[in-house]
Amino acid sequence: MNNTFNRDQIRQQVRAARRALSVQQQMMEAEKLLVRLIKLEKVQRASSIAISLAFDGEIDTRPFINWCWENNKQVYLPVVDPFNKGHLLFLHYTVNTEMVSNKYGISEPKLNQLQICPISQLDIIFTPLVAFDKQGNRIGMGGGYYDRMLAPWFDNKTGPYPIGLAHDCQLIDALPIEPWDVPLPEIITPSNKHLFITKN
Ligand SMILES: Nc1nc2c(c(=O)[nH]1)N(C=O)[C@@H](CNc1ccc(C(=O)N[C@@H](CCC(=O)O)C(=O)O)cc1)CN2
Ligand SMILES: Nc1ncnc2c1ncn2[C@@H]1O[C@H](COP(=O)(O)OP(=O)(O)OP(=O)(O)O)[C@@H](O)[C@H]1O
Repeated sequence: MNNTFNRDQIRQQVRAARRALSVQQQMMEAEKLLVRLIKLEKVQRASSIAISLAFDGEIDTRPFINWCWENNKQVYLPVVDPFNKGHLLFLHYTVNTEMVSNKYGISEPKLNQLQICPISQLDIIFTPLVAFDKQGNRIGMGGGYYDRMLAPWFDNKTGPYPIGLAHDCQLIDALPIEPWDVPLPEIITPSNKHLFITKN
């Protein structure tokens, strides 16, 4: 795939490719991802980790979430903010968390003020994406949620460290980028750790 495709065409093609992975492939990929993630020094040092639950063929984060729970890491999931359009909240996630389906059909913790974690208190934000390129550029589902949330990190490198998670088939040569896109410093796939020098 090359940059003669526009963003929506790339989204469509990559979403179809990841949805085409078999249940067996998804399970193997998730285990390989787990092995990579638990070796990361940033993960070993982290106490609060934001991550999302897979949907639409995304790589399964469940094995890693279970590892986090077993290793005393606090896990937070994104919740689409009903009061602030285009923004996410991060809510504490445990085995006992009551879950609801959001407007996109993604399972998320039921909104509860007491369970909200300020973004500044997270150590790592594992960032979902639809496609990424060899420069660390990413595009997501089209809501701009992660670009908005990561803008302060891009501007002054404050706040949680973002790490992209993806299947290998989500890597494309070059993405057409927009001014608001936040490139990621690191993206982990089952076969690779991609590191990027972020420029701004
Ligand atoms: N697992 C996971 N959770 C996540 C995200 C994600 O990318 N992955 N998000 C990352 O931002 C947020 C949700 N963003 C989303 C944005 C658009 C669509 C979506 O399906 N859009 C439809 C059309 C719009 C509509 O139905 O209103 C589509 O593209 O087909 C889904 C999620 C928060 N939670
Ligand atoms: N920092 C920002 N401030 C305001 N609007 C933004 C910001 N970032 C993105 N947007 C808006 O969000 C919309 C969607 O952006 P885009 O298509 O790049 O989302 P995406 O990268 O696919 O989604 P996500 O970031 O949730 O994974 C665009 O119209 C864009 O103008």
